[in-house]
Amino acid sequence: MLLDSYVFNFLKRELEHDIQKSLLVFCCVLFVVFIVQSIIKNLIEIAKLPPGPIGVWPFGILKFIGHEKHKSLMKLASTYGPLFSCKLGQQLYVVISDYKMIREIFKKESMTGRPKTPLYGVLNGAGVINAEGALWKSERRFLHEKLRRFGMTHLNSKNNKLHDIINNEINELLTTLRHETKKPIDLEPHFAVSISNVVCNLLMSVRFTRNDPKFIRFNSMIEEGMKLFGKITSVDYIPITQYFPSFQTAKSQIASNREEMFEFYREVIEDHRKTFDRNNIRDLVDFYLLEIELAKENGTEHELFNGRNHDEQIMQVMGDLFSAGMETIKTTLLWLIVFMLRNPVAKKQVQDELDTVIGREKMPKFQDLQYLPNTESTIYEVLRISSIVPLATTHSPMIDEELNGFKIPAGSHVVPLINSVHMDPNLWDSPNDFRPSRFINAEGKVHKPEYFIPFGTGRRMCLGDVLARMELFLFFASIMHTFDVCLPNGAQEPSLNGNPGVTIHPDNFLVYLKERPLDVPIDDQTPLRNFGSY
Ligand code: HEM
Repeated sequence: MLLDSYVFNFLKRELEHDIQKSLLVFCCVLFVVFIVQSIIKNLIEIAKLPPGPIGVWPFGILKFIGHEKHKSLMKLASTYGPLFSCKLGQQLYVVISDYKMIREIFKKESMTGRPKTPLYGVLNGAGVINAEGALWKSERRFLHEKLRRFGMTHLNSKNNKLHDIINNEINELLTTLRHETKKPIDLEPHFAVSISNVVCNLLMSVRFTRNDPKFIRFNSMIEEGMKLFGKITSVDYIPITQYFPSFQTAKSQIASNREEMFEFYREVIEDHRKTFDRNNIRDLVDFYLLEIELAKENGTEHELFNGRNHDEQIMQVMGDLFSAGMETIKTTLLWLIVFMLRNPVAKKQVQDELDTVIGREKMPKFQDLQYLPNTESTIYEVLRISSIVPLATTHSPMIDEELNGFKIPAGSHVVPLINSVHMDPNLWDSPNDFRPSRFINAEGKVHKPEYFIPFGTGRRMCLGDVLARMELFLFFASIMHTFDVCLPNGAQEPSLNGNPGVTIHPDNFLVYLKERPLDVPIDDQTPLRNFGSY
């Protein structure tokens, strides 16, 4: 009996042990099958992607990218070709440096999506730069149409508001600079206030003086904001960093700066409401207020801006246009000066052309541009060689896309590598040489090849390209016509090093301005409304 129960227990234990063992083996096999299956699935998915460097999990190729992302991606393009993919941390990037492929993919509706980055989270898809879908479409159409009404058009416009705004700011700038000819100066703060005033006037009919504390605070917040956005980008690469205290601090700093800027915009919108007259539209804010009134009258108020809070949307658009329209123009003007200092022959060609075509008794007007191929081509050559926005804005396909037989998965980050297109020796003869004449054809006319894409291409290309062309021409030509911009005695040529930030910015440098005697009275200025003078 005792033996029986011993044998029984022994067999039972053995059986249980066997079952446990088999269960364990079964689980292990299941686990291995699952792993193998997902590896195969991943390999199949990876095989569909454009080729590219492998990287090390979880950092991908982050270590290789470093500070100058545009240059590192260009190096990779020379190894992996004009369409490659790579992982920056956990995020899949698809990088395109062939202009035909860039044009092909960016004309697709599905490519108008924005990556769901931390920045996207903070801005909540409002405004225009970060908006998508129906909101983006209606805002882009609205802004295009309204800016054209102010004269932002290639053609001669009946409305000269934009020209007047730019010319007034140029007059102010030249007047200030005429008092700065005794010693070397830094042009950057002068350009910053003039360019900011163009955008601020267009948006909200206000302008700042250079020492206005509001302007100084405004600029420092934008500068700080750009640095903070840079910091929180790491979350996009390595999601776990979102739980790090430094991320939380940066995020709350962005939110509080944004709130402070919105406070300023709110004040402006309220002032506009008090003085609004639909028969006298002064600026973009007025156009928005009219849009809201019309929607109220039509009973479509709740549909406006895709149901978003009206003031929040207007404020974000103001922030978008200010940040997109100020830094880009200021930086390009600085590069133009750098290249003029380094290329006295090109500078003389521009000045001689201005003297011959415009004459010493007049200042350049936008209508003169068509007769100034040297000046125009110099601006294009600087836009090409300095590619100040080398990675454009990142796009993200809303559905899986295909390019050249490769898969571009929904949600991936797609980057058009503008600097690579602009420095491609197969497209440009000696691309490292500064040579404005490459934009002038045999008939002596300016010709822009289709692979010249400083403003991007496709559905989301720059919204302010016409404004940029006007501002760059008028500011550059007026400065060249009024001053000889020289290197201070004993100073070295400014460096061609570009510092990556929102744009590729030149190193700081000083210039010495020699007045070129002009027989021009400073134009009578239309009254300018400084901030706070409502
Ligand atoms: C030298 C001057 C400028 C350059 C080189 C430049 C370049 C660019 C580039 C490369 C893009 C991205 C295009 C893409 O991702 O496909 C862009 C977008 C944009 N730019 Fe500019 N830009 C300049 C001036 C301006 C100005 C003056 C404004 C307006 C005030 C402006 C407003 C915008 C806006 C709103 C977008 C986003 C468009 C969208 O998301 O649909 N830009 N710009």
